[in-house]
Amino acid sequence: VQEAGEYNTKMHPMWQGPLVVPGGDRQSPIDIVVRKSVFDSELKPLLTNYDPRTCQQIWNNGYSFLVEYDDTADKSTLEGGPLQDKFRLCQFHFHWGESNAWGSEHTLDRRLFPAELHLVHWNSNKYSLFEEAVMEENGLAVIGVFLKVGKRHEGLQKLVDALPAIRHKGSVVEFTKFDPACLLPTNTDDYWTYHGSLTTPPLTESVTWIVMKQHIEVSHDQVCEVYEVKYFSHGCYQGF
Ligand SMILES: CC(C)NC[C@H](O)COc1ccc(S(N)(=O)=O)cc1
Ligand SMILES: [Zn+2]
Repeated sequence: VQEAGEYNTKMHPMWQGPLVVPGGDRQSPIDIVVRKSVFDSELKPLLTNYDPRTCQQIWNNGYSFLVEYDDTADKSTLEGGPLQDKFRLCQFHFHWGESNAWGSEHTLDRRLFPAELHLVHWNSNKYSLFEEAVMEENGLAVIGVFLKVGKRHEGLQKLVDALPAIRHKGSVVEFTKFDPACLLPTNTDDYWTYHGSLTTPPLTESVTWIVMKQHIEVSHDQVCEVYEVKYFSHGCYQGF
């Protein structure tokens, strides 16, 4: 999948670190070949239990903007689906392109979407910190949701309105009472799941991916607001 322009892929000169993770045979993202996916009757429905009061802040890390949650207790959790343990939500973020032509990391039969949402959770039955779980097999569970440009997404607007405050890399602003469940598609029973890795450094193969079959829609205006967010600091372009 061509990821030109994405600043956090191996194709880009800003990429620091190994191009291939030693023994990397579970690297994400992947192309999901729908007709080759196999139905698994053992899979349970996904069970998300998010508490909006754990929402803390939104920040621009230079690659994307992240909404971070208080993960010091089992208050916003994910279980069920392919998972045997309880996982704690720590953050969600998006991957956008610079045009609607591309942006998603996973693809469906080679089809790119304008953007992809990742809700990142870590295994709180087995580990006590995200940083610990990120290095371990079965440490993380990430829900991927494809975005398409269409009707306005009411729930997303609160997030879009906060973006001007984090225009430049490194900026952080308080962001509270946001329920990430509003970003999930109406049907969360249909998903593809596979064992993969983080899609950006440290690329560790610790992720159970759960990619939703149903996408969500956001309006063109909402997408333009996202393109306004700059991923370099204070107006000067860095790097290559
Ligand atoms: C090494 C520690 C300190 N920092 C790691 C950093 O948070 C990276 O975390 C992540 C978390 C999620 C993803 S993705 N796109 O696969 O959902 C990628 C990197
Ligand atoms: Zn991601």
